[in-house]
Amino acid sequence: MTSKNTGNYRFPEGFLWGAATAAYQIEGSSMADGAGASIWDRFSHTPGMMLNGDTGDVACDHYNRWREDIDLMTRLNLQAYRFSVSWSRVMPEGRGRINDQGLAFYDRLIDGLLEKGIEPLCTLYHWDLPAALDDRGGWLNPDIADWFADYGQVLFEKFKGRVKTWGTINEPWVIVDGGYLHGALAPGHKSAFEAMIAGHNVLRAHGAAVKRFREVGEGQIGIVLNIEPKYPASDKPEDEAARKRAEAQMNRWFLDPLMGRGYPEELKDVYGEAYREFPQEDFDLIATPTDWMGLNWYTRSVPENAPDAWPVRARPVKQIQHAHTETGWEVYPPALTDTLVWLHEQTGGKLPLMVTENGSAWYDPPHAIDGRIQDPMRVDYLKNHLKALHDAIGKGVDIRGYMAWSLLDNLEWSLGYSKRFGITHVNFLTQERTIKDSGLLYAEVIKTHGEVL
Ligand SMILES: CO[C@H](O)c1c[n+]2c([nH]1)[C@H](O)[C@@H](O)[C@H](O)[C@H]2CO
Repeated sequence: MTSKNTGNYRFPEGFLWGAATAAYQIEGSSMADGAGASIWDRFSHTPGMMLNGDTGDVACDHYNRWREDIDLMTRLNLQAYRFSVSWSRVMPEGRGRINDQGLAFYDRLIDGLLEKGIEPLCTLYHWDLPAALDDRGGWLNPDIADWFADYGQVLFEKFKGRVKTWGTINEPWVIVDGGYLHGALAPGHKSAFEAMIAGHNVLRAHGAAVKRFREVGEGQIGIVLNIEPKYPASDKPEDEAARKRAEAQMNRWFLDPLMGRGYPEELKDVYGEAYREFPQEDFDLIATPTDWMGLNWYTRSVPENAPDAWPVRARPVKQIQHAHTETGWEVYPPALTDTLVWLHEQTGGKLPLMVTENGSAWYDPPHAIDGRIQDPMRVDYLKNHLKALHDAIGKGVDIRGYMAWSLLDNLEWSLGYSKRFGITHVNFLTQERTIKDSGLLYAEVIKTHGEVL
């Protein structure tokens, strides 16, 4: 029984409560109705790339079940829904031709959300690059900045007045570190030289889209970054140097240029001969002012010096004193407070922030038992991270909302369906949805503005 506290976790009026997903992880039917292939269609159908050979061909069948899922959102009391658009559903070749049927899916979805009083938060890009653009070099081709701005313009104009809050790119760091440096994610490249170039073009594309939005769009636009705070493993100088390299490579590589500071100095040490300079006009474009910033936050890490750990030469020390999720991430809520305070400082306190993803993967059964999914670990994670978020607000950080990751159990990229992050359970044999105990708690948090915590 959750005792009603003195409301000391009541969130500010107007705080926006929602949940998040991404196109390739939930939609399925990725080639339906004239859609073009994405790099994830290719990657997931490449033998050996996906755990258990899982693909996004069906996923949560959201492409067909979107009405049912909007009803689910209303049962969860959601005020907002963060989703991404599949670029190749809308523009099969990534540029030029528009696929009206693909655009119509998002048109119906957005109208359905608005009819239920749920605010649509639209992410232009959540990792599923059109395969046809990858054939032209993808993020390695500097022309992609214009391709991306042209794609953004299609959505800005189509959904003007209905979508008020836009995200350009979800997590530049994961796109580049996963897709171009280590190769664990699509398109599966492994090159520090490519990583520097791809990272720069991702940032340029963001800037070009923001500029285009200022010309044709309406509302607020920002970018979504993953930040994983790095805590010192010891007071040894070599461990602090490792911590700084890890912080620069994950948390500041993209943040600093967006804030007009250029790349962090430590990147030269991390990438060595692969590091390169770029013209100032690029950095001016990258730092085009935005209206808000999204933070995707899951955990912290405690890196120690590790000369063999290419290219950052740092390795996390497992914090065995705390619980770890199914993805091996330490549960340490105070680090969320620290990150929000740090980000507030790094952005000069001028950019409203939103926690655009936060959640945890735990074992859940493949189907509901007596109509219920009990997920006490996820309930605990949710409660304690919302309290940590509230602590950050109490420290003066301007946080406008929280989007739980995720609305649904879904395709966890190359880990397939093995990791369940949903506050709603999906039986992938029947597509039956069951709101988990964590979802029931979240609905109550929203209803009580946090006082139930
Ligand atoms: C490395 O953690 C990142 O912040 C991160 C975690 N996650 C993400 N980014 C992605 O935005 C989602 O698509 C993932 O499903 C989700 C769960 O893994």
